[in-house]
Amino acid sequence: MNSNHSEQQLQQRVYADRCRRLQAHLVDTKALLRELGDYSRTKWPVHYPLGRGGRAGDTGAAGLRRSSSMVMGGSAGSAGGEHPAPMRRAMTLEDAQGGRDADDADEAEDSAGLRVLRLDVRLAYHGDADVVGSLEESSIARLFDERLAQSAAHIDKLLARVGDRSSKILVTGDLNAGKSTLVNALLRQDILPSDQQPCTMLFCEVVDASLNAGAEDIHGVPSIAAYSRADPRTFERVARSDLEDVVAENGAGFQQLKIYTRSRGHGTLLHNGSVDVALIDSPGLNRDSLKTTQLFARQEEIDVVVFVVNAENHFTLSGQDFLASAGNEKARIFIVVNRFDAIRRRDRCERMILDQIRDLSPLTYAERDDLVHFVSAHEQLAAASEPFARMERSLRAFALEQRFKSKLAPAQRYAMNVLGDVQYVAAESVAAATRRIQQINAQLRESLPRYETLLVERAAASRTAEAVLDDGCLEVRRHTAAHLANATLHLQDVADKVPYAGLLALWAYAERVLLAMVRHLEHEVAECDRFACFAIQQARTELSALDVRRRGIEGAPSPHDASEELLPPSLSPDMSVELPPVGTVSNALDSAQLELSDFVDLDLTRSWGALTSLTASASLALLASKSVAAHALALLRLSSAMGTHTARRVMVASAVLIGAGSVLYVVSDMDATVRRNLSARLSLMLDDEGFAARHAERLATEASRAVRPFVWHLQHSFQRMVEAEELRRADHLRRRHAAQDSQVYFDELRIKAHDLANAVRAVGAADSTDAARL
Ligand SMILES: Nc1nc2c(ncn2[C@@H]2O[C@H](COP(=O)(O)OP(=O)(O)OP(=O)(O)O)[C@@H](O)[C@H]2O)c(=O)[nH]1
Repeated sequence: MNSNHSEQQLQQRVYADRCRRLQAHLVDTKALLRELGDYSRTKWPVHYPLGRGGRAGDTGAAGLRRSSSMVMGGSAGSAGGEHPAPMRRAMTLEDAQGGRDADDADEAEDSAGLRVLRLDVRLAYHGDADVVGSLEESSIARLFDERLAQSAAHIDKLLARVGDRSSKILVTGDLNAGKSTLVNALLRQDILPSDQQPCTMLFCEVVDASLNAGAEDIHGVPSIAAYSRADPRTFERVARSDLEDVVAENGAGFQQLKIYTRSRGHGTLLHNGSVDVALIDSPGLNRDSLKTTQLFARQEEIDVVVFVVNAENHFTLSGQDFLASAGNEKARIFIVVNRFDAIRRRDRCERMILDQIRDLSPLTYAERDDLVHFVSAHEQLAAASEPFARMERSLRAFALEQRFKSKLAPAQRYAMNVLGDVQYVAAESVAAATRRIQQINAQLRESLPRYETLLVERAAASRTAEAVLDDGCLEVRRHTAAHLANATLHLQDVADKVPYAGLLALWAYAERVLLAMVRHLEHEVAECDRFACFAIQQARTELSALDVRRRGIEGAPSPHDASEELLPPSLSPDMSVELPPVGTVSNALDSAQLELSDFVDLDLTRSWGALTSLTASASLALLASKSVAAHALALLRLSSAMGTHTARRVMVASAVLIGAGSVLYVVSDMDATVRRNLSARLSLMLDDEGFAARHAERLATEASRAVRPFVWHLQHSFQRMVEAEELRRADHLRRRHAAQDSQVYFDELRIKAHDLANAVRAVGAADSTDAARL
């Protein structure tokens, strides 16, 4: 007895230690899922293996088939025992048939598809993997993120369950199988009503009165979720005398009865000294669908299912259904075949029922000596029987000593599954990141020559364009300067072509000469403008050719591309060049007026002045004239040789002759004088005002103004191409950096998940190890 007690204590400590370790690992697993979700959401979307669906060990189509069938058959939360689902059941049966425990099953499933974090993409799935694969990566990442959150929430539930020190035993089975009688027998008291007709209408949870401060009491609970023993508003007290009616009628519509009772006798299941046990009697199956649904809904908080079979009926259809679905959650079911006292051919009955169990719950069948019992609860109430005592011991062992299997294993299995999935998606994400890095490297390598060519082309085109502009402007400047300088120099040629109509029309003649020269200069300026237009046109054509060449460079935006800057109409090379009006060709010409000096030479002017001032003395006038000074001197010398009187007469005659000749000469040469003087004067004026240089400057500036936008456009377009390429390269580099980060992150995550999975697995290690550690 003592050794039994100390062994039980040791097992309790082992169990407590396992609970603690598993709780810590569950917390770590949850943190890992959160971290993965955060990373996937904010940094790099996790790579969900849609294309193949299988684990790393799977190959091609087989992996896809397996994954697809899982996707089609199971719901998102079905794996890992979260909710019952066909796929999960299939796996459980498979595990059981192989006689393996949960850990072995996990090992065997390492090559299967995702188990817990599988996405339900049925809406998008039409039997074609490509359709699934075409789902946007971000949508998948979002779905996956939701799946991670669901999984974390489920871990919270598991944590609560593992941390719950109580053990809940649900007693269920067909109508009238003797469930209530069995619970009474286990409690050693006739507390629950039993009847030949179906009488249990609601769940009756029987717990030790120590959980109600030692007071025996019955609470009718309208809402299980809201129930609190300490809050009278959440329940209705039921008198013991009314219990039978309430259980049979449930007129108040309670969801549950909570029955606090003091144990009668020693060593009852409820009062075992270590764990709080709750025995839950339930309405018989197939009473109505609502009750059945409630039953299923409650499975998650149930640690042990005791299924009561009426030995006279064997398994009914609803019993079979229940067992099949309960097997999803509880791999092993504790089966009590009751009313065995009423059976005549017991061995045959036993064989037939065991055969049914083998098909319905292979794991239970495998441990049938401990899990399947043929008893008579009715007889037990009257007097203790050995089969019942054996059943009770087994149940206690199952509920208390093997709590790991009933309570911790599902949590452990879930954690193993989810960590396996994390390793899988992490490995897939590492592979995807590696592929992405290689892809980006290839893109960078591939685009480098294009980028370098672009830089060279840009520099060359810019140089050429500047040269075209400079050369064009220089040519315009040079041509204009030379052309107008020449025109200025040869103004007299223009004047010479103006017909002379005689002395009487001399003034009008001079006016026409002046006008002709002005018109000529205007014409020459216009000529220079035309040349400038031609030079501009030529430069534009050359620049347009450079732009055409630019568009031909690989990677240049197409003309329809939004990023390609359209050539404004003003920059069309086909547009005729128009320079702004010249305005004033020359200020000097505009203000030019005929002057007296235009009609006479400067030298004659002086003679003419002398002649008019000295009317009495032609010789003096002649003497005063510089041009005839030499003649005057000669005459003086001659006069000294001749007599004074003779000389004076000769001199006067000479003076008259010279004066008359001079006047004649001046008059007859007046048109030439006008042409000469006028052209010379204009030429001088034009030189003074920098006529040629000013127009050369004007036209060079106009040419620059007309051509420069083409150069800018070309340079700007090149710059945009270079910038676009640089942006592409920078983007590649940024994405490569992110991929490298994620490669490292997911690899570390994989290792972390692997280590954690090993630690979770170690929680299920042999008891001897635990015992040695403790
Ligand atoms: N012969 C025999 N009769 C039993 C045994 N156990 C229960 N009964 C009888 O079977 C009838 C039904 O028993 P209950 O305990 O009410 O059965 P139940 O499964 O709780 O019934 P519901 O909750 O109404 O579905 C009662 O008349 C019991 O006396 C048994 O071991 N042998």
